[in-house]
Amino acid sequence: HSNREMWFKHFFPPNVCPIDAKANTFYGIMFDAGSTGTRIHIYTFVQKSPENLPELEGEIFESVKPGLSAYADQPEKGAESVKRLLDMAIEAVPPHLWKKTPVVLKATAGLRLLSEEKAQALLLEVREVFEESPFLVPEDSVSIMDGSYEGQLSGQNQHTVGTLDLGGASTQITFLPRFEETLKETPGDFLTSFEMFNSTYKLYTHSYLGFGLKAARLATLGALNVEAVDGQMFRSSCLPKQLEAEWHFGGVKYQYGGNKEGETGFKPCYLEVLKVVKGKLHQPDEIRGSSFYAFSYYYDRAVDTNLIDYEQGGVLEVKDFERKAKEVCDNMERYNSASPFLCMDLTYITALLKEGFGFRDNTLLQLTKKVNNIETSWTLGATFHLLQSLGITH
Ligand SMILES: O=c1ccn([C@@H]2O[C@H](COP(=O)(O)OP(=O)(O)O)[C@@H](O)[C@H]2O)c(=O)[nH]1
Ligand SMILES: [Ca+2]
Repeated sequence: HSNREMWFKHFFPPNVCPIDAKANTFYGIMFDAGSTGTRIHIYTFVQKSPENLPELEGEIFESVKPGLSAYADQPEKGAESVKRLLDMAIEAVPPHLWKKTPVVLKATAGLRLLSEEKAQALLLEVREVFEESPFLVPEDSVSIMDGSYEGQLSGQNQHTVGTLDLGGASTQITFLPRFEETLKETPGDFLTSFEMFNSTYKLYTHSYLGFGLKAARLATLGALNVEAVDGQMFRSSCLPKQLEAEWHFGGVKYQYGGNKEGETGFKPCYLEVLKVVKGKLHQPDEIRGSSFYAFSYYYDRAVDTNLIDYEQGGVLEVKDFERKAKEVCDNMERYNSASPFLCMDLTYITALLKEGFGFRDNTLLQLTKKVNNIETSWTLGATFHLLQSLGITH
């Protein structure tokens, strides 16, 4: 719009301005098909002028459980769960914008753990749901994402340089390196370049498949990538002594239990968990003392153990997770009203932070669910990118 067309803008509040309300509002629908659930993000962007970047105006968010991978043998049922969420977008997006609103689903780690054939069958059914909807279905609208896109960066305060995300099947670390040294000693595929304000930046971002919280449970039990699971009993010192139970993950049934006769508690548990993480992750020196945002299961387990408030989030030190892990693991019988995996989860988080990434005991973690009232997720960056690549925004 030329300035001549826009002169009247100043007489209207932004949400009533006819230009703002129509021509400059865009929607984008992004599905996050994670290993434990499927989520829809319906974003609204407003572009105030062609030379400015579009601004995020709002988000509608909804989620369902379980994730698509639980429908490995019933792909139509999986697609149905997506359709129910997509119906929300039909309500939310004004009909005249349906055709201009792209819908995309990106599956994360959970689907990468299924067989190619089962994963593709699921994606095909979802693609059909999209085709039957009134929305814009770009090429490649349904896919399994390369792990590095799940990284996300936040710059709320100057000393917080990166983010940590702990999913069910995979875990991500992302930060903007400050030292040349870090770039030199980092494997090439951990770095991605991006352009902003005519400069090129290098971002450190990596997704470790198999290091999500639920995959780590299986690894600790010795059940990850084991051929015959049928009838086998997996035991751990991280579980209540008398426990014997079943667990379904990625379409497989596992039997697991506590060390009936042997040891239990934080010490033996930490040694077990250590085998899963020690020496397996790249440890960039410069992050040891930096503070990080931490999302997903870091947040959930901190809430479960009253380390932070569910609504408020909070700031923790790495050693707070360790203290809580000791408290829970050394009093397992007292905590058994919650998940039987609480001790293992907290111990894994502690080991992952200290021995995996190499953080110090006093490294600060900012636990957050929302930044500026928007659910923090890789989906926002991905939607932004999508709208730009389709030429819907400038
Ligand atoms: O929008 C989201 C997406 C994920 N999660 C959390 O992320 C964890 C599960 O990760 P996910 O199912 O995405 O597993 P992945 O596929 O990333 O391994 C759980 O703690 C969820 O509560 C969340 O809080 N909000
Ligand atoms: Ca995730």
